Amino acid sequence: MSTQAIHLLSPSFPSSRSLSNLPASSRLLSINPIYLPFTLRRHAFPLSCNCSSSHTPVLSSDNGFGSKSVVAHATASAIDVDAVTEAELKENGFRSTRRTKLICTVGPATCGPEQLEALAVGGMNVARVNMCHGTREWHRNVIRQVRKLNEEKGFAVAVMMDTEGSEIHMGDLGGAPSAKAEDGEIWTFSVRSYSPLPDRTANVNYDGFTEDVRIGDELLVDGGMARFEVIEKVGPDVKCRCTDPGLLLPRANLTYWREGSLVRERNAMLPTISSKDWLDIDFGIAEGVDFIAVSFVKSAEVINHLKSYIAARCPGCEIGVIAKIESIDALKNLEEIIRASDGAMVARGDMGAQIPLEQVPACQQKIVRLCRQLNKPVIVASQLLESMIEYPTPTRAEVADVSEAVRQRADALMLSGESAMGRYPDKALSVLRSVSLRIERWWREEKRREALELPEVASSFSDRISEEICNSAAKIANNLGVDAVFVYTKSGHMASLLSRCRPDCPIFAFTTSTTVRRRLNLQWGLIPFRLSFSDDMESNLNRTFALLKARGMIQSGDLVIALSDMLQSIQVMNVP
Ligand SMILES: Nc1ncnc2c1ncn2[C@@H]1O[C@H](COP(=O)(O)OP(=O)(O)OP(=O)(O)O)[C@@H](O)[C@H]1O
Ligand SMILES: CC(=O)C(=O)O
Repeated sequence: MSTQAIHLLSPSFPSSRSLSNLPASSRLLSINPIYLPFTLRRHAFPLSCNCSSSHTPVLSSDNGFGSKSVVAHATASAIDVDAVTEAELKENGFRSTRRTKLICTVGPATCGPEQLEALAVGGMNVARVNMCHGTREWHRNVIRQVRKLNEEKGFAVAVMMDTEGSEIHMGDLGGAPSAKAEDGEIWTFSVRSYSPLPDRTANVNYDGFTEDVRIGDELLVDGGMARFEVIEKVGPDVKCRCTDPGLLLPRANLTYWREGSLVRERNAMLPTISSKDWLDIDFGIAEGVDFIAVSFVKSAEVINHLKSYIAARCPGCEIGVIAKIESIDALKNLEEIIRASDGAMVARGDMGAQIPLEQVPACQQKIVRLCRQLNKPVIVASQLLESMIEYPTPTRAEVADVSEAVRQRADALMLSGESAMGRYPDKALSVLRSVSLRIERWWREEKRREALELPEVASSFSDRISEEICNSAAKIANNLGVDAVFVYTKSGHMASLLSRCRPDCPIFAFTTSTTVRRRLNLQWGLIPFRLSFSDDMESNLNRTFALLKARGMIQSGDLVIALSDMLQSIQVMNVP
């Protein structure tokens, strides 16, 4: 194996040297990276092999390494594929080098084993279950099926449980999948829980609804998918005239506006996490979900509270807490909320019911940028391909919206109704996949890199070293046009720091933990694998090379960078 350059930083370095020297060494690497083998320090990866002679870096193809056009120079001895066991190959199954991650909400259209497998094969990185809908038993079944798929087929699909939150919503529509409200029709919204439901009637889950609303208020269903004007209150019933026709879905949320402003008093009074949510959270912890997404977060306090609760309830559990940004309060306290969370979701559905629609795109951009700066994964959600609930092809505007989220370099895109109850869940996922790949490739071909300042996020000196290593590695990777970065990380932190830099090449992240592997699967550009590390780094490198070669994801002659958070090291080399 050829060691072209090694650059090592470790906490044992004198502090004045280690960080100040890093940029200089990086420059040295890029002066003559190929023909200037040198070693700054050599105990990180004690390797010795012949240099392969040359390398022609090119950009990866859109569907990853399978068809990449790197000129390979397979002169060194072949790697022993037997070094990777069958079990490891199986455990680390299907991969794609798509950088943007995809989340599918699982619902009646996708809850069966074949349908879930089709989504996993189609590129689902995270399965979302929404506790607004269905029973815990139903969700348990879905979560266990996803786990089974991971175990049996080698996927690393993470599970995200979304809490219902204290929102006002309609009840089920008496078993009907949807109902159409037409212009001028009179509908009854009632707290009486009618069963069976009379025609043009919807139950409302909040007892104070009839007292709260006033005649003349505007009632928005699902953030404005249909609008009504309140015309009369009769006991538990509120009579409304439809002013904007639309489709009503079971348990759609309700907001009411008075004189052009959202009526928010009720939201301010209620706890973000309701008593039902706490029971759902206990359920999620017991089922070992990877993420809990908290609806209607108003401040960092609730996130900190939930994190302490999880830590007390399940010491050592690694459940990421995702803040859903969908209210005016969340937008006001954005930075403190994101800092406290393990990630954020731009929940455009409810956000669009709380602020004027034309402000949603600017909020999205702001949240995506801030999350990246603070090194928190960010999800763009809702109505990405809404028309595909009913039709097999998206609108041009939807494709443009997806493209924009990919161009903003959000970590993940989320399907809601498209995958939960739409007629074309697989097609919708395939549109997300192909649009993401196309825009990512275009971005690389154009060598576009946004000038986004990445502030220091480290909380200790050791973390700062990791951060500097990752920043430098991404820069070296782009400057040299390397084919991949390999990162060996126990906690996943270094992989995540590298993902924040959004380098051009794929990042293969190796971790010892299946939980960390699934969590990394939410983050931009990371292709996570589980591997039992040995102390012998050369053997780790060889095994990972073999693993990826056997899957056609790298080949001899590829120029790669390897990072390790155990040794805080960085190395540039050719794959033998
Ligand atoms: N587990 C489920 N069981 C039945 N229907 C579901 C389920 N999950 C989702 N759906 C259907 O898919 C639609 C879209 O799903 P989604 O998760 O976006 O719900 P939502 O009601 O809009 O809530 P949120 O505001 O939290 O996104 C829902 O309105 C519902 O009709
Ligand atoms: C996903 C979600 O909850 C929203 O967009 O409102």
